[in-house]
Amino acid sequence: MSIKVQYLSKYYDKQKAVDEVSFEAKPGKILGFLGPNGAGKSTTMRMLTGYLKPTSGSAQLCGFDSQTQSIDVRRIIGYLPENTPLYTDMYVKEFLLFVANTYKLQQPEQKVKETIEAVGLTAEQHKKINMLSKGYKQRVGLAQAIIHNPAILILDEPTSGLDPNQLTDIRELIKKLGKDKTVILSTHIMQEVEAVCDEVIILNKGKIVANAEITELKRQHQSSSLEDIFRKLTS
Ligand SMILES: Nc1ncnc2c1ncn2[C@@H]1O[C@H](COP(=O)(O)OP(=O)(O)OP(=O)(O)O)[C@@H](O)[C@H]1O
Repeated sequence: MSIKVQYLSKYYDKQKAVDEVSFEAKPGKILGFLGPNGAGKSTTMRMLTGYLKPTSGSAQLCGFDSQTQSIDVRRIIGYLPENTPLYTDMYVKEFLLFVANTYKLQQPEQKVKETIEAVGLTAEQHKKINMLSKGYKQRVGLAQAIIHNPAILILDEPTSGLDPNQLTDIRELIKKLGKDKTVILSTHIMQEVEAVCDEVIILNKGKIVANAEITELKRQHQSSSLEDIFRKLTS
């Protein structure tokens, strides 16, 4: 298992945002993280990546503990946060070279070139990040998440703000990356889950209310509509 989460909880003041969440994820499978607004998806992802300290519980990524070994964890994961904080005054290539150097990658220029091609940023690569459209900024976010070829990818709403053409391209890229990496992505788009994910976890009010392969989930609920299952479990 490359991700093992045990009884992870997070309180914000008195509010329990994540409530004893436990699950595992393995390479070669894309895990969709679903749930209504405020269900705790981003909070869980931030705890996995070591950016947020859990109130209790633990998360291991490729055997590294997210709290006590956060530097090792950051080396082996790629993370696209919900609102990608980018250095908007930098040029696309300059920013990605900065990221490549932060990871001390060999042949950083070559890695930047390959990543720019992989995420479809070639035409925009000479622009400043703050000049880019929302969808292209999202691609820069994805580029910084994959440039170091991480074993684990954690993507918080990776396709938000993309137009239909970009959606198809980025979903294809995520599927390709998911062939040998462990990928967790959150989304509100059920078509995306059907198109990209192998397994889903549905969170509601901080708790896991479903954790299964999509086909198994549909069988359990005797329904072919993920949307109906989602509504049944979360309303
Ligand atoms: N920094 C914070 N301080 C206080 N409360 C927070 C903070 N971050 C999140 N919360 C609360 O924790 C709960 C879970 O939020 P979270 O962002 O994890 O949900 P989400 O499932 O990602 O939602 P969405 O689908 O809207 O992005 C919400 O009630 C939210 O208001």
